[in-house]
Amino acid sequence: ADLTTQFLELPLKNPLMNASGVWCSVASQLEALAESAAGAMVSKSCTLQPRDGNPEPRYRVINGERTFGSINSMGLPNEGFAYYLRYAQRHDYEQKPLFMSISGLTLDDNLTMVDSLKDAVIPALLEVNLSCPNVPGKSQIGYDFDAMDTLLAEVSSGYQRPFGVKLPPYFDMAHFDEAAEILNRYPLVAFVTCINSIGNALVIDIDSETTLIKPKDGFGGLGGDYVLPTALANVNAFYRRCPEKTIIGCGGVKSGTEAFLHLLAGATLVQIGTSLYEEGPGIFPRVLDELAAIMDDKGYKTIADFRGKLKTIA
Ligand SMILES: C=Cc1c(C(=O)O)[nH]c(=O)[nH]c1=O
Repeated sequence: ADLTTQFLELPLKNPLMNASGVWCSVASQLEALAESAAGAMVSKSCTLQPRDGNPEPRYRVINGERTFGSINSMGLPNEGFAYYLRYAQRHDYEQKPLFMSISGLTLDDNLTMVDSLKDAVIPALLEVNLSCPNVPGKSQIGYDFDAMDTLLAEVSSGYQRPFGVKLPPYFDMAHFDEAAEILNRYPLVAFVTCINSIGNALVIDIDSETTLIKPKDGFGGLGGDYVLPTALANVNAFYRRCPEKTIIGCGGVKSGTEAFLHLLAGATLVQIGTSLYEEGPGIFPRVLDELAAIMDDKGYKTIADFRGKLKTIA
């Protein structure tokens, strides 16, 4: 099977990449992703100034007879915008595309980072995170449609180049419609990444009768197996509603099977979060081999043969 693909006319060796926030917070991790088999990579969502984030424990896997997923309330720890811009200026773009994720605490901070990235004139692709669920006291932009509209208008007029957004999961058809209506009014929004973690879940340990993580009384973003059907729904909902835009799928990918399903649902690229956190960059060749085997079994020679071709029941 041929796993090559394109993203906004850029040729990629394959459709896999990390999810922002996983294995991408410091230079050594970014360099490991650059060296890995991933077709692309994204840096940790950054704020203008460095942040320590929330107290630990703030990330835990949820295990039964196997790992079912993860819960996190990192609280947006990051080295600050200038650090990731410095990495982006030395990244080898011939090796693979680099996405840079920003998640400013204010509209002004987002616009300051956007201006600096524009002035840097580098091929990094901007992913504006509208969906961080873990900054205490900050509700996420993705669930405030007026704030989302304002932010997209300001970033479009400031950046004046194609960019993308990282969306939270939506759970209501009217919300898919409303979010897509806004996105479709901004032609510079070239891609949409669905989904971020399912916000404010609560995982409890029965033996200690205690929450698994410390921040926010144990409420945190859910990832892993638990979120796959919601991730596929969001990928397909925006794939149907935003025909001019490219969809990046994220959520519940741990093998070639889930990567195939995201592509079938309409994703062009597929991000891996929880499973990458647990397995490390060695997951990329494994998932690629599994995806190629599924394509061979089904007789698909290229990703274009099945991408977006999800069938419904007549
Ligand atoms: C950027 C902050 C995020 C975080 C975090 O840093 O807590 N966790 C997530 O699951 N998604 C985010 O978007």
